[in-house]
Amino acid sequence: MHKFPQARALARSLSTRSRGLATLHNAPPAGKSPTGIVMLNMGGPATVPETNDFLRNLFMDGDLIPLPFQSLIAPWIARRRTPQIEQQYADIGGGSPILRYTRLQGERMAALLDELHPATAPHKAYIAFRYAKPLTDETAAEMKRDGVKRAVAFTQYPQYSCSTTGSSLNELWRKGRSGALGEGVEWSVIDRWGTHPGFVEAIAQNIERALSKFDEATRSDVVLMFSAHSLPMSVVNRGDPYVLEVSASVAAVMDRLGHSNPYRLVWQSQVGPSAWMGMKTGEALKGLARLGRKKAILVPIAFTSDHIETLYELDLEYAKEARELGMQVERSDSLNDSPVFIRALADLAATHLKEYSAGAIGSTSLQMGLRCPGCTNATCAQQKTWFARGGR
Ligand SMILES: C=CC1=C(C)c2cc3[nH]c(cc4nc(cc5[nH]c(cc1n2)c(C)c5CCC(=O)O)C(CCC(=O)O)=C4C)c(C)c3C=C
Ligand code: FES
Ligand SMILES: [Fe+2]
Repeated sequence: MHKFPQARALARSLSTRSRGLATLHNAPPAGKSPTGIVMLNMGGPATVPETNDFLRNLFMDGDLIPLPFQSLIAPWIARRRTPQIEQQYADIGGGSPILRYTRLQGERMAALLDELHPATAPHKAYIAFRYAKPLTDETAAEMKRDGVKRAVAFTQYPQYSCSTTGSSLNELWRKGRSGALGEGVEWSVIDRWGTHPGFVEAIAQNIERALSKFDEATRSDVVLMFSAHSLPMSVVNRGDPYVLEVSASVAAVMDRLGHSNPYRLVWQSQVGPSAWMGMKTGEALKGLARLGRKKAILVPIAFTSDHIETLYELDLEYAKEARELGMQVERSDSLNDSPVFIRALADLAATHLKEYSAGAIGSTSLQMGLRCPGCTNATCAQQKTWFARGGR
């Protein structure tokens, strides 16, 4: 069993140093309102009948899919797509597990955080999904009721894309500036963490578990196929950082594994007729079979819990097709309830809170301050300015 000593050491030093900080920075009194750790993600339909609402919210999001006459066209596209996607959710057990896993991750992270960084305790995890319940409005009302005055927007996408984390931050900015989140809340942002040692360790351990299913004599021939949700080339070509950041995650995981196997990064879930980032995961598997490379592991690298892309696309479609081609294909587990991963979330939040309290970092990262060179979306500019001022 591998540990991630760097993160451990950091966490230990945080818990001791933060006690010092608490005295320096006025430890807040008992009974105070919680520090809100707001977990941002897209969400998914928890039950099959919620699929249409989820798709309508998704196609209504101009930061993800800009459409002419969006409010008219989006419900129509969503309705047309609903039966097929409903069937996929039915096939994976009747809904998306993302809410269940995010709740579990959030609760365990908040408990660890109380130990790692008592100066900002108590911590409470809130969930703000972009396209499914709990939506940002509901979360905002809950935070207001709890009297939250200090909040961290913590993206649950490891790698930054303006179509994912950017869209969630734009939504949070709209609610924040309208006062829906309460007055005088001090905000900061954890915007990306795709090379955090704990995240890398959790992915590496899951790969090692999948590798152990292969015959030991030929194990080093198994091809690791890292698979991430693709992006339209229009998004890549305006300078979106996602492709670079997913690549950095893959490089970090391969370093941690000591380059024990050959690997590729491939892209899945392309939708519609426009050009998307490739090579496509399904085609890559067929290509491996053609080249006589018959053993592979599919590794989800850009999402932290199971969803239709792992449970349906990877497990039911691609892995099945590959087996028909005579391949042995396994999938490494999603992070889901991995304790190593949950500790990494707590470490990320503790480090952020500590460095922010000490004035060592601002409310957003330097990287978040830079808009895509091709960005023409005015909301991105306003959102970045608002968060850079701590949500004021
Ligand atoms: C990091 C992950 C994701 C990126 C980047 C991303 C970009 C992106 N997606 C679409 C269009 C759709 N995505 C859909 C579903 C979906 N997307 C992600 C993740 C990322 N998307 C997930 C995890 C899911 C599925 C949720 C689940 O529970 O499984 C859909 C809906 C499904 C469908 O109709 O096929 C669409 C549409 C675009 C256009 C885009 C970048 C601009
Ligand atoms: S699209 Fe990337 S900053 Fe606006
Ligand atoms: Fe998507």
